[in-house]
Amino acid sequence: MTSHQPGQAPPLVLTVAGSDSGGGAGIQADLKTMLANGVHGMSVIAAVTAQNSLGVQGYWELPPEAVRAQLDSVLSDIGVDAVKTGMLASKPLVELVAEVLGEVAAPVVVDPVGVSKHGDSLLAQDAVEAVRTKLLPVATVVTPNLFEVEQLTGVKVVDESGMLAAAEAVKELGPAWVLVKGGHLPGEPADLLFDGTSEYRYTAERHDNRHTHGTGCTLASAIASNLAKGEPVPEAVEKAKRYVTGAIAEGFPLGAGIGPVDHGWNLHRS
Ligand SMILES: Nc1ncnc2c1ncn2[C@@H]1O[C@H](COP(=O)(O)OP(=O)(O)O)[C@@H](O)[C@H]1O
Ligand SMILES: Cc1ncc(COP(=O)(O)OP(=O)(O)O)c(N)n1
Repeated sequence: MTSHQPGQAPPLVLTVAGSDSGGGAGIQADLKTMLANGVHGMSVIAAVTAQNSLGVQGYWELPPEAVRAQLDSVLSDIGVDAVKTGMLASKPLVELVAEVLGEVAAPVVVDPVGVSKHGDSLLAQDAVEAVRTKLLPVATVVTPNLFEVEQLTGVKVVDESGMLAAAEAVKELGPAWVLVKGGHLPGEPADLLFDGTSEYRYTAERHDNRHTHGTGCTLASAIASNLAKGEPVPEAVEKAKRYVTGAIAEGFPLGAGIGPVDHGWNLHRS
């Protein structure tokens, strides 16, 4: 877990995402994941959701100047070793974040958040095109689930055999690597990583735990943390998959609906 010497700064990871008041997804999941993966987490808040285990009751995006100011504060003084993006809510915010990250040398992990587990939209309809044409081209790794693959490319995946065609369609949009997440298919939760040439498949035990709120944010933040430590993309994904699988196994009830994964599961063990 330790990735730095005492008194020295750990690797620096920035999340640009939305706040989840219930603490299971979004910025809160990202920062907990970063702590559990041995990096210093920083946050640029793009939107604030009123959210709990039952769903999203409302959201409010920040003005672009507030998001730009947060980005400038972090980038001009502290710097980043990796960036993760999550809920960006609106077309102006997607365009702004893509423009700024296009100038950043560090790897960028894009979780193209479209809807929450409960089916609540977290991205304006007119922002999807900006994700496709502006944000994906600056991504080192993009991590769509199967609904997001369909939203971005029109490709519908009904079983594992369709995942490569889905990854190829997303790759056409310009990211260096695509990780198609198969967690919503029945059976083993298999994910496919693709860079246009090589394919890597990651499988894990399925945990029939209903407390899976925040899985996508957690996986993407763990990948960003591993990239910040200097791991190559396939190893960064492999370690992140192991981390999210452990977190899902220990997801816990909270409120009356879907509880969060346990971001600190690996810390309780050590
Ligand atoms: N029940 C489960 N047991 C184990 N792993 C899972 C389960 N559900 C999803 N996963 C894995 O969790 C990660 C996040 O995927 P997913 O839940 O599909 O993302 P999202 O939150 O974006 O919908 C993926 O690696 C996926 O394979
Ligand atoms: C503020 C915020 N950001 C992202 C999400 C979606 O996160 P995800 O990890 O895909 O988790 P589920 O919503 O699928 O449980 C969110 N809900 N809120």
